[in-house]
Amino acid sequence: MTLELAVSNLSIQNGAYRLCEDLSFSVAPQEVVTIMGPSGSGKSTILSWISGALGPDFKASGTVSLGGRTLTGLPIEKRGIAILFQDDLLFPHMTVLENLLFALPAGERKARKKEATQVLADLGLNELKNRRPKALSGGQKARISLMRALLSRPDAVLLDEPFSKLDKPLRKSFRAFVFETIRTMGIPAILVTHDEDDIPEDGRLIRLDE
Ligand SMILES: Nc1ncnc2c1ncn2[C@@H]1O[C@H](COP(=O)(O)OP(=O)(O)OP(=O)(O)O)[C@@H](O)[C@H]1O
Repeated sequence: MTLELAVSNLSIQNGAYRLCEDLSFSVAPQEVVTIMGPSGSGKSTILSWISGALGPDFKASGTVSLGGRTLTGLPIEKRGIAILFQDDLLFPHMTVLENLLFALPAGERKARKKEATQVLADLGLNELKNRRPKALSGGQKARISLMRALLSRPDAVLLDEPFSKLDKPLRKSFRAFVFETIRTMGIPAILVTHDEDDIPEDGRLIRLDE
């Protein structure tokens, strides 16, 4: 099942400060649309609104739908969207593998353990599987958080600066891995970044002004 993500007429106000006005765009299955803009221009806030996690300090209007199903007003857990925040945290008391398995519905954890282990092997992180998050580098945590979000098999994924903690060579290979995973899963994705190198080839870009 492949679903298009559509945002229409989105306006967000933070007190007297307008973050975006009448923003409309759609993201096709397998597509990664990039949002760029100065710090504080509202990129993370837009992702929060789409996922259903926008706090009460903001006033927002607009519609979001996934595969024609209107999501506006639905709670975060009913939207089928995975969001990876910039400072996403792994559970400190669980090992890396346990963190990955926790993303899965309780009934699927045993059967999909092999898949989670394979994900770690694909990332070249197999030797970390029994470590706790405090024994990982920032870049290792970032990669594991992202794979945890994708393992839950969402219908769409929102990524807030997922590559910012990686050095240049690692960033390049992990970026390619993530884009390939999104293509294979056939889901729409939105990527927030400050780095133009992160924009996928032929990818669409939305630029926010301050
Ligand atoms: N929880 C909150 N309550 C009130 N205001 C907030 C909250 N979170 C962010 N803001 C404000 O909303 C505006 C947009 O913030 P946001 O984090 O969306 O920007 P951004 O474009 O993602 O920035 P950056 O590139 O620095 O991550 C900023 O002015 C910020 O100070």
